[in-house]
Amino acid sequence: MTDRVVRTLDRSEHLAAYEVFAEALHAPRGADENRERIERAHQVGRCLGAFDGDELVGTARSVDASVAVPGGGSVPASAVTGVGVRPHRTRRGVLRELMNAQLGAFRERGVPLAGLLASEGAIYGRFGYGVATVERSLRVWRHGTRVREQAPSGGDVELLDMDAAVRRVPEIYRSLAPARPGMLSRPEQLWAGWEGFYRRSSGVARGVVYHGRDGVEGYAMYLVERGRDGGDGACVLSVDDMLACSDSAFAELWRFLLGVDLVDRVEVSNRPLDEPVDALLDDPQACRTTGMHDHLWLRLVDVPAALAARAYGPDAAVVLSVHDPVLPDNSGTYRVSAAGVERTDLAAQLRAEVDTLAMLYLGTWRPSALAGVGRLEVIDPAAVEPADRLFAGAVPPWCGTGF
Ligand SMILES: CC(=O)SCCNC(=O)CCNC(=O)[C@H](O)C(C)(C)COP(=O)(O)OP(=O)(O)OC[C@H]1O[C@@H](n2cnc3c(N)ncnc32)[C@H](O)[C@@H]1OP(=O)(O)O
Repeated sequence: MTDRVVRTLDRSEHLAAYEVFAEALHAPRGADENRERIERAHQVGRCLGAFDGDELVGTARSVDASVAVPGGGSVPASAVTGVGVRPHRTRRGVLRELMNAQLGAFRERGVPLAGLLASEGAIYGRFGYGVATVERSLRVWRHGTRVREQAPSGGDVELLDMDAAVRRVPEIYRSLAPARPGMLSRPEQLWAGWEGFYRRSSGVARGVVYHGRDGVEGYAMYLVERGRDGGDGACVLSVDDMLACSDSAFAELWRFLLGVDLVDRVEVSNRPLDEPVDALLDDPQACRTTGMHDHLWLRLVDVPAALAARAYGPDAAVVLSVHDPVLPDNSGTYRVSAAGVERTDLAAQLRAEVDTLAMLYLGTWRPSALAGVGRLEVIDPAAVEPADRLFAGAVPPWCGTGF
């Protein structure tokens, strides 16, 4: 037993929470000079603090958002961020208390899903989070390659400075109707964090917007810096946020990125696994995958509601037993089919911990693959192939939002 208390912080305590988070991440504290933006990034009523006596020792916050799921729907989801415990107060259960309180609050508010980006992969599985999207980082050496002539062309690009990007990009993102499973809505608090990321960067950030036949069809945010990583002195154009909603937008944004003078290479992070950048170029070898990373981790807070919110492949049904040690109401047996999801007394064919269910949820991982590594327990082998068909999505899930 400890005499620690976890409670919701009020607005006047948000800067102190930010300081704890910055300290935990070894980032400069600097709350004062960024006060206005930090305040905008915190949603009132969604920031938790853990106190040891009077000392704020840990924090976790969230933002009300939604996630696109297979079938075209979108499900309310709490975007969890700002998780940190002061370095001299770690490994004594502070995070566990914060996570338990936060998940309890999500449950009370009836939020079916929670999502986060994990700083380290070994932390969040125990709280029921699983890797729900895997994304690709890539590098294109600019000299000696270009977008193939046969790729779609036309339209025009418009350049934005940072102030214009702050005014325009949020509305563009909203209007392009994020629909790929895993894509997150971006409430104003996430845009405040997005702005902070670019304003704090050492390079100059700019946006490029693509105007096609039907209006705005895509954008990219980019920074140009010399020797950003690795110290090889190369001039690097890096893209951390890009959305292309048509073939022309994809080709023309890349034509622009590869055409920026003085740049040696273009580095792009967190892209969909099936985005055909290599095939777009006249030299596919100019494009190298530099990483495939977990990005969005999901947590099914309300298992039946979350399962019922997505669509499933046709002509298959499985009986799945779920175990949730943190939110035990979720534990039970569910019959899942394209017709719907219901609790059942039928004998389970497959058994999953709730973090494994999160890995299956958007379709990133096949049930057979997770069974093969011992994450999904197979009671009836005949259920594996139908489960693969049930959970598969039409395209690889992708989030693409940093938060
Ligand atoms: C969504 C985001 O915001 S991601 C950013 C997360 N924050 C950071 O990475 C900042 C630096 N790290 C920290 O602030 C802290 O070390 C935290 C938040 C990761 C962990 O906080 P703590 O209070 O030390 O965790 P706590 O003591 O409650 O540990 C709970 C469990 O997680 C485990 N755990 C905690 N940190 C880690 C870690 N980094 N790696 C692996 N396991 C961990 C503990 O061993 C414990 O395991 P148990 O289930 O076997 O008991």
